[in-house]
Amino acid sequence: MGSASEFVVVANRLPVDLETLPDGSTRWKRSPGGLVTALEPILRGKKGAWVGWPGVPDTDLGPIVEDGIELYPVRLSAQEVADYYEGFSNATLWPLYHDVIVKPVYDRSWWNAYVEVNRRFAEATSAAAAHGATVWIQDYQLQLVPKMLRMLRPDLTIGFFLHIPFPPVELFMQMPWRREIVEGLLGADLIGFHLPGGAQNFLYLARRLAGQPTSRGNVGVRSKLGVVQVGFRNVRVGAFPISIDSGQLDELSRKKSIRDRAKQIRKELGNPEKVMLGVDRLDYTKGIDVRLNAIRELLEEGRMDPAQNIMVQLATPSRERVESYIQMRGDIEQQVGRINGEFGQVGRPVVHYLHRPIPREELIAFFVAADVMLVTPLRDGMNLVAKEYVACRSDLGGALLLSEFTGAAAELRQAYQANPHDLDGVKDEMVAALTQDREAGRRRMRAMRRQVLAHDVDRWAKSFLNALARDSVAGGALLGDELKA
Ligand SMILES: Nc1ncnc2c1ncn2[C@@H]1O[C@H](COP(=O)(O)OP(=O)(O)O)[C@@H](O)[C@H]1O
Ligand SMILES: O=P(O)(O)OC[C@H]1O[C@H](O[C@H]2O[C@H](CO)[C@@H](O)[C@H](O)[C@H]2O)[C@H](O)[C@@H](O)[C@@H]1O
Repeated sequence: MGSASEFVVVANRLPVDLETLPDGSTRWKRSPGGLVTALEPILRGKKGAWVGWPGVPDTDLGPIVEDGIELYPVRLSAQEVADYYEGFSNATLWPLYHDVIVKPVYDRSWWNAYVEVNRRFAEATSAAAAHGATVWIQDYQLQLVPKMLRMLRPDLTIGFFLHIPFPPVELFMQMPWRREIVEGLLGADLIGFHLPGGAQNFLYLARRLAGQPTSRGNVGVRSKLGVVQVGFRNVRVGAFPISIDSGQLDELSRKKSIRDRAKQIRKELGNPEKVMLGVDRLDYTKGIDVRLNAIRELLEEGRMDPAQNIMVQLATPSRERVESYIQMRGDIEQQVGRINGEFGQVGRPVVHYLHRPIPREELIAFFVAADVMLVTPLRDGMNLVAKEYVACRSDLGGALLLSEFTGAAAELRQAYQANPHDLDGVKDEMVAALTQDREAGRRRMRAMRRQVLAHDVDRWAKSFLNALARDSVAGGALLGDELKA
């Protein structure tokens, strides 16, 4: 293990989760979600350190090296997992930042745990970072860390990136601890969002909240487009749409073994005319119910032939002890059962549903096998699955049905875009994608691939880190630059 690191990523989760096997032994497995998908290749390339939680409570681990990355595990007790992770992060912040699709719960004891755990992350990061190091803090679980870390270590350069949408002021104002969160974020030198809209929402809030007098006196915040002045410091705010390792996926998807597996998958599904695919964490924001409702209504209306149109839903288990997730899982599984009960045949279900993570190469084979990729979130910061599908279609085949309410919709303009709240609209776009003209489909896919292959995760990280390294940026220069490129 080396000494303190020059570059440190801080995220709620480490890129790997510690898994306990039935015989009591343990092993590391890849953590779920797009944050890890995006950041893992960056860290491996930069030989930095990663501070995070190993995914299981009450685990004491010293620093370890895994796959070339130095990992600094942060211990969380079972109570902290319940209050900070399942409670404040995923039953308060997550629904509030995703358009209150379910009602956020505001609970002071959860907030207290959030403050305490953020402090522990700040201390662990302070111990891992070399003098003058660059620290990149990730996501909504750690919004207080920038300010806490700055107080511990004024020598550091601190970046923060939010992977989920930042809500409009009308929603954010519900938060009882709204000022503390805004001030926490303003401890960073650069705050990044996926889209200009999120950056603008934050700038508006910073003006409205952080400039007001606090119990400790006025913090002296002034903001102009793209820059917030906090005392003598400039905090820059910008849009940096995240992406994937497009080149690697493109390459893997061309492998003979994967193309053969894709053909075999279609055969195992009974060689239907069309295969539709959904790939998500099992989360209510992902709109899995929207696509299932659309399919059921199209079947009922006779606009979709159940013998020739098959759907596969691959759903990674997620946040399984949070009430809204438990309820949603029941609803989705009921919907799947209802469609198969009404329209399936023995040995020929219409919807194939797997509730488990799928190995990477198998997932790529599914992308290659699918005629229509169904991405229908009610709200999603980016949605990397949409970009992964495009990166895997070097054959220019396939079609992408994409919710307008994803960050990815700003870049993938040639997808079949739909408003997930307008079920008739979703059904029409689904039919259009299923029946698209081959040449028109290839043109759409070619244009989307140009975007995804040019704007990969490496470019995302470089654009953020280069901006972070720059001393000052003219006001407004960061808002939406990446989207214009
Ligand atoms: N069932 C699954 N098996 C394996 N990987 C999955 C599965 N579902 C989603 N993933 C992966 O998890 C990541 C999800 O990222 P993203 O779409 O941005 O959403 P989120 O981070 O909210 O889960 C992608 O890299 C995707 O390939
Ligand atoms: O750690 P979990 O609670 O299991 O959740 C997994 C991750 O989900 C979220 O991902 C987001 O980041 C993606 C990459 O930027 C983005 O494409 C997607 O729209 C977001 O939902 C969450 O933000 C991460 O912190 C979690 O690790």
